[in-house]
Amino acid sequence: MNEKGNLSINSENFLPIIKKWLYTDKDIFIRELVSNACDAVTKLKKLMIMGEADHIPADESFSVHVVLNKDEKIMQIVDNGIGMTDEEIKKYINQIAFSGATDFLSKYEEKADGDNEIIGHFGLGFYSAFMVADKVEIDTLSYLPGAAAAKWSCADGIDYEMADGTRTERGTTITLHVSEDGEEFLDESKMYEALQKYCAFMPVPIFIDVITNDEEKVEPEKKDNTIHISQEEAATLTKDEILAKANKDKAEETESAEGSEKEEEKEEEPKPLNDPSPLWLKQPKDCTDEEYKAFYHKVFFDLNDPLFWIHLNMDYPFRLKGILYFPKLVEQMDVVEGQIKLYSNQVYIADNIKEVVPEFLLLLKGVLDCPDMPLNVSRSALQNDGYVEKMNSYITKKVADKLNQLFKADRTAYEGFWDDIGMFFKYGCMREEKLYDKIKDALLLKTTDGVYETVAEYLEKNKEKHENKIFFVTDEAQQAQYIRMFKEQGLEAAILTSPVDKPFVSFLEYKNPGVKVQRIDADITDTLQEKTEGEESEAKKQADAFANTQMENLFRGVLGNENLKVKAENLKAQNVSAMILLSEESRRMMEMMEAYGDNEMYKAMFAQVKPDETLVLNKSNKLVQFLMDAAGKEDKKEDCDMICHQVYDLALMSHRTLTSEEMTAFIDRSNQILEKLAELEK
Ligand SMILES: Nc1ncnc2c1ncn2[C@@H]1O[C@H](COP(=O)(O)OP(=O)(O)OP(=O)(O)O)[C@@H](O)[C@H]1O
Repeated sequence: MNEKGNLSINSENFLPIIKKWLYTDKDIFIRELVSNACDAVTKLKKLMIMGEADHIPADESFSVHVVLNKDEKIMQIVDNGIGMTDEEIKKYINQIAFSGATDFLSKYEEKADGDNEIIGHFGLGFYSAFMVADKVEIDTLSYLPGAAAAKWSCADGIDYEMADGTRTERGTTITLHVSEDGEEFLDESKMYEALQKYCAFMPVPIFIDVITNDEEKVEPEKKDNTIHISQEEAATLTKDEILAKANKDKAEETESAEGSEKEEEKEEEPKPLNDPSPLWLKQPKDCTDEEYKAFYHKVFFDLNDPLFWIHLNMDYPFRLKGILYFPKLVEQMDVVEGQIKLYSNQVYIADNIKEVVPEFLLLLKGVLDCPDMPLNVSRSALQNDGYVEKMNSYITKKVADKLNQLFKADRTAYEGFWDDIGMFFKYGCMREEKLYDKIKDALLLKTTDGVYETVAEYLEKNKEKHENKIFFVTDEAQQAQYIRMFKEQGLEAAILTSPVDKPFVSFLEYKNPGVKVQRIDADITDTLQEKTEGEESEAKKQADAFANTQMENLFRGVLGNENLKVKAENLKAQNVSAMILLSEESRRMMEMMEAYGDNEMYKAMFAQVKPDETLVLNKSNKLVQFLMDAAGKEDKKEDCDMICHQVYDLALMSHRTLTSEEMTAFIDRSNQILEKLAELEK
């Protein structure tokens, strides 16, 4: 047979366009050609099962070899799968594969102005070989009894030639005469890397064969699963013979290296570089924790164990298999580093498609195998895709189920990883109220007592002291004084310090009507105040009112702030001189102002808003008692002024960070006070 033809492609620029367009993802040709080879094996196995290839022995071993010959600049992808007849080449390569390429071209023309997203995800199939080769040949022998080997070659992606083939074994050899663009892939390491990226879980054992006659050229870091053979052997031996020889070589190597090793170790076979039966394909009940962890370490190069994992295994109404891992967060920065590897029938597709998992789960690491997912589409189309939406809600449901199950089964372990996952679930609940409904009973608050409680538990525990109120802290160091006062009186506050917690506070209120959630310095609870027994006398009330006015005038005058609100109270904690309270509403308003501070419209809107702050002075404290006594006395004025400033700054420090001017004044004043003290000691 000898035939020439023209692929009647409607653009003369076919090759330049393919090369240019796919430039960033050049290594994708490996995925295409190796997955074609694996498909060829899978198809043949199916025929064997169906009894349509009975002449093939049931124990036949199948493999795919990627052969690298740097000297000759040749790369081959060799399989012992179904093969093709010359008619099939005409149909699948000259027509169908070609129409895929034509399709690609028309899409390219439509999208020429920019959507780069589809570059890597458009299955260009067989023709992607031309990204790295000037000339491509197919030498193939169909599995059909009596079939004749057929050969196809094409030097420019447009004109092809067909002739009788030379293959004597069933299967297909794709030979690439590698162009300058593809030379890097003749390197064993580079090829290994590309195969690990795209083919690590393809369903047929994959090997790299490196052909060289020059021993010195063998790369020093040769991989365990690479087979090294000579030009001569490559020309004369079949793939099975090459594998058998590799087995023998390996056995001899082991023997000479380790002396009298056990018999079975001598028979160790070269391992394929891929894992043809990845863990996610097994039934969850058949997988051990060790296997899950080992898989995680291997695939995500993370030395830490994952916190927990979810094995997805769904066949209906859509097919989705995979394992999602919750990693341990070493740094808060890790937050953005989730990684979901997407596969379609074990063929790697991408690992950066954020649309496939719900947004709040982007911290996850995992593998998803979704054979039904439309991958040859742009990302924007993916966002509106019904399948992706279904997948998202399925994953959300599974994650919620797992969370509830862990919460119920082992509360201590669950609390142990709440710090790592809490933030994401809070965020998730705010994004998707359906998720909140599912997991609300498993959401925890970590409190200043170092315990973890659900909202219901917190409210129940504290209902005697402050009914329907949740107190929280946003900065444990800054609010340490309030926390200490709380603790001394047996009160606890939730620790809500992450950025997600700001909106979460309002969300909690919205979801728990009747419950007030307020920062620890928003109000003084009754528990913190010294109560007077029985009815207060009129005289006491008047004395209190006088003390209040007296202190307010004093502080307003000294601090030069006519609007300052001052209140004198009897707090149980005697060592606290003063504190600043900012009502919860006012604080939230201030936060909003801060967040929108750059927006001119908001700036104008908030211009008149002043924080509703109150300086609470503690009448049980000695300094405050001194001030009450000394106020208005001329000879005490200097000391009074200094103490007022200092007391105010101390209260301010527990409330917010001092500005640089405030801090400088505070330090100067502190030094003056110490100097005064030193004077007294003289
Ligand atoms: N190694 C092979 N053995 C047998 N048939 C093959 C081989 N490689 C390619 N083919 C045939 O050529 C066809 C076209 O291959 P091509 O890679 O272009 O498209 P595809 O694999 O069908 O789809 P995709 O565009 O997703 O890759 C295949 O469907 C298959 O029938």
